[in-house]
Amino acid sequence: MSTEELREEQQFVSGLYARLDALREEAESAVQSSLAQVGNGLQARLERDVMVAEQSGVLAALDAGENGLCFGRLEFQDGRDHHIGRIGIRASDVERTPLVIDWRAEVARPFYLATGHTPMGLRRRRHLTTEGREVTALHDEILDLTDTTRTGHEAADADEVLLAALDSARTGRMHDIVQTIQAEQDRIIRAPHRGVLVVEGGPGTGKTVVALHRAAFLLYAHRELLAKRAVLVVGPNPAFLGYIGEVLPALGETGVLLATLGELFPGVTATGTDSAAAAEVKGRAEMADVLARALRDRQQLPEPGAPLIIEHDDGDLILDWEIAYEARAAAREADLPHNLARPTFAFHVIDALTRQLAERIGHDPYGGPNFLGPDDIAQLGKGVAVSAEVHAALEELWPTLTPERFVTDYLAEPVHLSDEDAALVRRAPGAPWTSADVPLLDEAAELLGQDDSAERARAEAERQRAVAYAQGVLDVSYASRTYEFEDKDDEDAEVLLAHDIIDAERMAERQEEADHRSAAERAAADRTWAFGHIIVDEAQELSAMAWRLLMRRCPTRSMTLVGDPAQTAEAGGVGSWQDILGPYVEDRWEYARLGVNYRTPAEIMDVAAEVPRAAGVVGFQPPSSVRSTGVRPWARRVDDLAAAVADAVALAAPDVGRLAVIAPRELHESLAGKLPDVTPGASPDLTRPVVLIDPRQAKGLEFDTVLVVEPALYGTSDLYVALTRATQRLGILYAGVLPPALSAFA
Ligand SMILES: Nc1ncnc2c1ncn2[C@@H]1O[C@H](COP(=O)(O)OP(=O)(O)OP(=O)(O)O)[C@@H](O)[C@H]1O
Repeated sequence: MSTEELREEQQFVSGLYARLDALREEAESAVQSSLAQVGNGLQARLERDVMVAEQSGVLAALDAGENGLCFGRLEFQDGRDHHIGRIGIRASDVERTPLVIDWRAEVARPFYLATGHTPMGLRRRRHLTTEGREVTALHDEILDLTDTTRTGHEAADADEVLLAALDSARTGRMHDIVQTIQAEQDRIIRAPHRGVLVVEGGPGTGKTVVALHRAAFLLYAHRELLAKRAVLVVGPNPAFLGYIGEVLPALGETGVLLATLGELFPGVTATGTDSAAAAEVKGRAEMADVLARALRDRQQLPEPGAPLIIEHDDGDLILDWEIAYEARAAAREADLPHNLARPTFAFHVIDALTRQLAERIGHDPYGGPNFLGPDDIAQLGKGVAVSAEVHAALEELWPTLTPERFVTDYLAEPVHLSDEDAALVRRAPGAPWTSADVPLLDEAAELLGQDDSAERARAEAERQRAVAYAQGVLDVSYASRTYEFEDKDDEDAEVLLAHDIIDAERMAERQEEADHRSAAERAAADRTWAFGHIIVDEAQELSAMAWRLLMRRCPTRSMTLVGDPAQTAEAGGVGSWQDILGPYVEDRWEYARLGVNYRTPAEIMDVAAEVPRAAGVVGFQPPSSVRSTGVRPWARRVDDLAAAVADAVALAAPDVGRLAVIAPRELHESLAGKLPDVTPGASPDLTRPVVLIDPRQAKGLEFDTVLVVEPALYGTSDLYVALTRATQRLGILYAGVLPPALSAFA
């Protein structure tokens, strides 16, 4: 092994870290001095906020570069030589020479794609392994087969770096894979397709991690747009979001909102749970129509012959079926959401009641024309319009509704459903919201509409004011430019003025951004926010109603959907991708498949694959495991389940890494009593050495060792999920029977 090569790389990497430190210091002091700037004027605040926001972003990216700053090197046949890293860094020289290239840059692609067969111009590819700031190993691959020079670091097995990553102990948090992205994954991460991309693959094929890297890539390639519009990542449960939460920050990416479906209606926290059958009914596509019909039911008429009698200072008003019918027809004709159509309804009713009053008061008993002139009638109309009694009547016939109130009322009395379905979803007012309610609330919000015209007018006036001010700032900056620049008369002057690079609108926008929260925070609080890109993990689980919600959040339909139909647990999950996507994008979506399992060793995958196979899951194709450990899974029948689990945990609990006991919820209490330090519940702490979770919570997660308890109590997909969570060892403990698919163990 050539220590000289290692020494040289160490020298280079040390220099790189020195540059990183210097850049960090610069950014930090820029933030500090901007924050320290005083001055209350709008201009001072504007400049300070823009500066702080920019430098804070730079700082976050630089911080993210600390771990594994540089992990690769590409030597091209034409003599080009680039180091590849987590972020791009330039030297401080005048040319600002690139020292290390961001892994997402086009020039870095051969690092992931080149093979001996297609070297993409490469002579040699080097993997640098680092611990902290120290280079500990090099692995070289010679891609130009005619090249006979050797470094002494040529790997006997080119997959050594990958296998080392896969074998490493788990921490309870997902890590990025920039150092070992595989070619099939790279193609998905950088797919040029801007619309809907569906990524399918079995357990452990990297769907989640690839989707997150795609988000990072898109944020890099389309930063202008995406950083402003934010990226939404939807995951199945809070534990999963906690598990993946560090991947994007580790890649220097902010501007991403991680949420479960239950969190996507601002102001509502879904803490309740539905039965599987109730969730299935709530998720059906027909619920959109059912809610629309239920809302029309709320637009009522008095019974014919039984008008509403409204007390009024100038005499009782009679609001009968005809008046209400005409008003309702006019309001419905406007084809506006319910709350926005209400003024039309109110206008027609008030108009009719005013005419009624005028006819009565100004009536000429001798048959002559009405005594009242237009001014008198207008005066009467005003009286009617401000009458609290009239408003109460309008509210009775065409109530102003919030989504919460409408859905609460609906679920208390579910109409337009079969008796059986209605019984499933019926719920007393005041019961907590569930995840399956969130798409109903969103649908209701669409049907109801929100009268935000006053709010919008205010916002527009504010924007105009900010644009005008920003223009003023730019004019001042232009007028005060130094003569030196003017004298130069050099169109390509190196130093640009604010005027050259920013216009007033953009500057005002920036101020708006800096003044308020980050795009992700604003998006989280805004139901009508249009995200720049949406990533959906475990996409196979979402109901038709959930898809309606997500599509509303992404009018551009720029989405990455990852899932595995064989892992579908929810009865409401939609069958085929075409069924899901057809209504929104017809057939304009792309499909990619990942076929290699990077998590589960072959020994475990063989056992797990029997489960969908035995259940006859249509189209089931197990992924092929990239490694085998030689350790066979085991199963044991025991009498005292809790004691046996505790013993097995004590025996298997690793010094490093994580162990999960996956057990049906009803067994948690008895098991937790014997497992010290576990925190079961809705949000288990996955960074503990031992974790107790139920099969649903296990979705998307992984552990070094997994103990599956009482597998006969699981449904097919839950069992398949549970059995495919281990990266090293799998044990099964049961007191009852084994499910038929695992009968080989009996
Ligand atoms: N190229 C890679 N290099 C290193 N590790 C990888 C690579 N690809 C995937 N992995 C690892 O494999 C494991 C499984 O990945 P991931 O969780 O994304 O799979 P998945 O397809 O979403 O699985 P599931 O459907 O079972 O939830 C993770 O630990 C991930 O980091």
